[in-house]
Amino acid sequence: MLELQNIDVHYGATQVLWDVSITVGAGEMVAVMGPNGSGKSTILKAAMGLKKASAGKVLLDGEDLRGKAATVRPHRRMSIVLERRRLFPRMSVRENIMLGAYTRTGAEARSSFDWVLELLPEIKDHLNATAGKLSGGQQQMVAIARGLMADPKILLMDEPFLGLSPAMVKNVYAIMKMVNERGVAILFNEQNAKTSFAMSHRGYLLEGGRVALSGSGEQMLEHPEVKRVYLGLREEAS
Ligand SMILES: Nc1ncnc2c1ncn2[C@@H]1O[C@H](COP(=O)(O)OP(=O)(O)OP(=O)(O)O)[C@@H](O)[C@H]1O
Repeated sequence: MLELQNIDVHYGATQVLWDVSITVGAGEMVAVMGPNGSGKSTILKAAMGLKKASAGKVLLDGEDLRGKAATVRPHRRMSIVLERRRLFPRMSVRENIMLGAYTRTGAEARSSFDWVLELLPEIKDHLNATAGKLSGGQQQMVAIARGLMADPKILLMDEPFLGLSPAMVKNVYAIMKMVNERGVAILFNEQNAKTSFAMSHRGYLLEGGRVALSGSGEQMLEHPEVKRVYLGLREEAS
């Protein structure tokens, strides 16, 4: 469904991604894991059109969106939950959520809103609250709700666990799983190898702007390099 093919990305004269290829199939949960500054967020930005790739293709169901504006994506049922939530803090929770529905007609938006509240019933109690007053975890839920209003078939999530308490990480993890089980593909990035790969169908390890490894979530967790460098485990002496 989503295929990044051999993309390069530059910020000014500085290249930060080299020949990156990433695939997300329909209904898949896919993780991009890597250390600080390895280019994880840039991959999601290039997929969403928030940063234009300087080479390669960004294919969504075969259509190359590389040169197209980010605002086109929600019309193709792709949306993004940005890093650090990026809510409008002075607007209400309801208003923030409805911003995600700009591609939909009134009736479609109402039906998405009902769906979102069914998936995330905790939000119901806070609809009229000012978004900036919510906890980090609650804000993440609102940001996910906003992303779901486009009725996406693929949801991109930039560091969904950043800055959350362990209890909220569990909660957001459960929400991602539930959304994915409803048929929405998810591409997310995360620095923790265990969290990333344990919850994903497939994963990619990014190092220095290049894909260093890829495989099923299980294969990634079992890979000696991932174990040694990212999980701090030593191979058993034989
Ligand atoms: N707007 C920008 N202008 C210039 N360089 C940038 C910009 N955004 C990111 N970079 C650089 O691009 C590289 C990749 O950054 P990116 O944010 O994609 O990495 P990341 O793996 O998501 O890191 P983190 O986990 O710290 O968010 C880094 O060297 C970063 O300094």
